[in-house]
Amino acid sequence: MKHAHIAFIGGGNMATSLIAGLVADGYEPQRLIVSDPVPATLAGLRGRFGIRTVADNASALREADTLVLCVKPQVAASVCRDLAPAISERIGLVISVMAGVRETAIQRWLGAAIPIVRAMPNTPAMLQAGAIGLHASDHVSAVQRNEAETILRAVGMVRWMTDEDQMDAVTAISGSGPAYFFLLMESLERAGVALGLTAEDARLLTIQTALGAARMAIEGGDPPDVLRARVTSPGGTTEAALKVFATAGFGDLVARAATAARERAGQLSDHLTEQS
Ligand SMILES: NC(=O)C1=CN([C@@H]2O[C@H](COP(=O)(O)OP(=O)(O)OC[C@H]3O[C@@H](n4cnc5c(N)ncnc54)[C@H](OP(=O)(O)O)[C@@H]3O)[C@@H](O)[C@H]2O)C=CC1
Ligand SMILES: O=C(O)[C@@H]1CCC=N1
Repeated sequence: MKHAHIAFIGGGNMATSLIAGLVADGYEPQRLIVSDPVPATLAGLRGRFGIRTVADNASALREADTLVLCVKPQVAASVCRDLAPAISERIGLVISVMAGVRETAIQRWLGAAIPIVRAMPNTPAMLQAGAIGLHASDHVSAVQRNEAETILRAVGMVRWMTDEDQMDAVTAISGSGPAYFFLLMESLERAGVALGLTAEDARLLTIQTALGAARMAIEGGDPPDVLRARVTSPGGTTEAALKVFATAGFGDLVARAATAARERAGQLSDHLTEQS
């Protein structure tokens, strides 16, 4: 299949993750173009992936069929409004990875009745191990949904959401989720050092354990609670540790953290919706 010409607006963490995944999946680098105001960012992307780069956003659109918005939500309105005059019929699809920015707001700022798909990937997309939530606005055709899905599938597993509000929950669970697992790794690593391991041993044992646990959960077919029970010998060491987690309200803490992330996505969305 011939790949689309894709223009990325904003060349930061998320654009880099997506580009890394797409290039690893066989996308021709010459079909990918990035615009970003920072010359060093563009030079880094050119050097690493051999893609094309430009300093101004409108120029990135010249040959593109698909536009991927990868800027921070806070600059979404001004970036889209500046892009509006450069939007032509050639652009068949806009994909936005911006947290908490609603499809109606993007439509309004771009000033064009253009099909929009919201995607919420996460940084493991860099290794083609991303988890991605997708939502399509009403006038996105099956062909355009397929196109968005093909691009995002190149960097991970995709799940379609039926309701745009669910994208805030996706953001809270898998968009921000890698940070939660990294936090647990950092804490476990520190605990290992406090218990007498070398820093290197604590880190390697922790990371390999995270990988092994994730692989068991994905490849084994048993749900996490069954896998956890299998590690937990009655009266044993795991049970002693899990009791501490339970007493401290670990489950509630995780639920509160995820709710805070979802509420922040909602706040961003309310705030941005007010910008005409
Ligand atoms: N990081 C993550 O894990 C995830 C992020 N997202 C979403 O992806 C989007 C990007 O996040 P992330 O990549 O982390 O952020 P970054 O800050 O790493 O990337 C944004 C990039 O856009 C550049 N930029 C700023 N202003 C403009 C402009 N006017 N035109 C073009 N480029 C501009 C920034 O430059 P400068 O640094 O100079 O400001 C920066 O290089 C956000 O909306 C976020 O919600 C979604 C899923 C996961
Ligand atoms: O922290 C953020 O706002 C972005 C969205 C999901 C992950 N990073």
